[in-house]
Amino acid sequence: MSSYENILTETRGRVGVITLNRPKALNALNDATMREVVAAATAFDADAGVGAIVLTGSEKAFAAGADIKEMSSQTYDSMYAADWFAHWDNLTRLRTPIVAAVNGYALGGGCELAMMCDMLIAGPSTKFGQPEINLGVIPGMGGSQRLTRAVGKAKAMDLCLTGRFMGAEEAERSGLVSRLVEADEDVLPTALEMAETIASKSKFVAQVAKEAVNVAFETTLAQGIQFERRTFHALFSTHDQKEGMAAFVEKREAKFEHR
Ligand SMILES: CC(C)(O)CC(=O)SCCNC(=O)CCNC(=O)[C@H](O)C(C)(C)COP(=O)(O)OP(=O)(O)OC[C@H]1O[C@@H](n2cnc3c(N)ncnc32)[C@H](O)[C@@H]1OP(=O)(O)O
Repeated sequence: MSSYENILTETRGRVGVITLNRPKALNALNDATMREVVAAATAFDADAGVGAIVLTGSEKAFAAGADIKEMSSQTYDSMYAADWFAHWDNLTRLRTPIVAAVNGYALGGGCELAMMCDMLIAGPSTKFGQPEINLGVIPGMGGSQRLTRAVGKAKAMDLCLTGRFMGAEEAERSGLVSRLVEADEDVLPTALEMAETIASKSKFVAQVAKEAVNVAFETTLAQGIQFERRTFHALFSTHDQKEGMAAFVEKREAKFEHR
């Protein structure tokens, strides 16, 4: 296990695991923490031996938001000059699928960080929210945009304008959460199992599948369908398409070589 200052990282088989580790501040996301998260995830992304990443926090908090103490003295000039939060978004440009394993508070930047991941697994104690309005600001890390795409205008308006917390069941019903597990202690094992399943596939086909789903958020339906069809055609130039289909016909397990 290698450690940074604010996170822990380890590799379990073909899964890279990043654990937020600022327990005294409920994993509040200061700039240093997010630089470490992006650096660790980028290293996993570049590692041919890693097919999926899990990002998690503690049982009490995935993350209680961006670090308010770090932000409170900022000015418009300093925020603008540093383009605050711009580099945090680099997480969304990685190609390896990322599973967020979420327990406890996922508020403000914590909710936004979970939404930068590709799938969310949550436990019954999880509380999502965009309470920035209570601090005199609005979400600044994509919350008003990604939450709206995930749960629709009605609920996003409700959460961003009242600042109320949304429980795990409501989050699952609303489409924010991929899987709601029965007990908080099942969150990480379920996320790891999901990540291991993804990592057992062809790495680049999983990456292409992620890209195709994400294209749906950026284009018209016709453009998205065209992207999907052409990408589907292109996969017939790969070893893993030949192997995957041959394995089905020969009634055996596929041995993907990620090429
Ligand atoms: C990214 C943007 C632009 O979208 C903006 C944001 O993310 S703004 C932040 C949004 N998040 C919040 O507003 C939540 C703030 N935290 C809370 O409301 C509460 O801490 C709580 C409801 C999550 C938990 O309450 P409780 O159990 O009573 O614990 P506390 O004593 O409040 O907290 C323990 C400890 O953690 C520190 N803490 C908690 N959240 C943050 C935070 N976001 N930033 C910095 N520090 C945080 C809290 O101050 C306590 O530490 P001490 O002061 O005791 O040292």
